[in-house]
Amino acid sequence: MINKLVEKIQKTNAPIVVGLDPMLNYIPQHIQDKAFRELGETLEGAAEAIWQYNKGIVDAICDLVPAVKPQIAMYEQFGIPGMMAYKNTVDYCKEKGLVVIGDIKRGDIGSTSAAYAVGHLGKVQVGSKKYAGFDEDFATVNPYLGSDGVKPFIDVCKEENKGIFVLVKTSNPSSGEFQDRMIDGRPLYEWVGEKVAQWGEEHMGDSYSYVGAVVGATYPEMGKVLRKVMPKAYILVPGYGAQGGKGADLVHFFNEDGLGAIVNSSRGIIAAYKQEKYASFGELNYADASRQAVKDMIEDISSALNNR
Ligand SMILES: O=c1ccn([C@@H]2O[C@H](COP(=O)(O)O)[C@@H](O)[C@H]2O)c(=O)[nH]1
Repeated sequence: MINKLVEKIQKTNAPIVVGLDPMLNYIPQHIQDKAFRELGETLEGAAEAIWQYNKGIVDAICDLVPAVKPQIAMYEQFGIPGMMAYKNTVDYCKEKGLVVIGDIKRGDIGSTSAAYAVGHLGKVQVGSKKYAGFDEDFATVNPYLGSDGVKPFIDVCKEENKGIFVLVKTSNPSSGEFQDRMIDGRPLYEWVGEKVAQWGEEHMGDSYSYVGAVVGATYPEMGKVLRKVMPKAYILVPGYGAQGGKGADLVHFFNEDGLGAIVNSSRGIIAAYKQEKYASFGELNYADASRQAVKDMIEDISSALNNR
């Protein structure tokens, strides 16, 4: 799957992933009204609204980008109907040829991680048959329980040709509270990055590993260091747009070959029509606003990379 991701990035010339993080208050009124008319102001109605909203966005951007990253929390808040909307979204994006990164941030003791890995990336044995669960292409993994929490994911990836992005340095303001703590002269995130590089060397695609890393766009200096620590790891970079990251901050997340990083924007794309810059599209044309926001993001990152 890492090979497919790299190929799609090269083909689209867009190291960009659109985050599908729907919140009801981003969803245009006409979509909410229709869903609530059909299913009532219920969890089912809300889930239908987020699914229709996602579909509009995916149709509008699927030829421009290689990948999407649905954030499972946004769906989970609507209970079982929300999880159905998550699964519909994953399947629809795959049908459209997009690589799907499930932002699930799982990681537990080994046996529990194994179940998460099977549920999201693998197949579960039921009697004589095997069934895929959510079946994303990649998942995000929290490594802070240690190797035995990560290894089951790697094993499933190897078997199923999938991949993971391991949280190394997250984009949020308080990520330094623990992740930047110095241990034997080096910050904890560097130790984790080194471990990701080690796991990666043992689990390679053609040019990059299927064990990638998450490093926030909001910490460009750390991104520069971590790029060197993990030369073969693809870096998933959240924090662009709504969290303040800009193209110019991101050049050092990429390798000299122009590859090695994929930048996420969620709210900045899916709720673009709410920004003054794209307001002229109007609520009805929310998906066209998202398409324009993707084009602007591609331009911002390409020009930063061309000028480095
Ligand atoms: O360090 C991290 C890890 C994950 N995320 C996730 O990415 C998106 C960002 O959304 P924006 O609207 O573009 O800010 C969201 O799903 C986060 O959970 C992150 O931001 N930082």
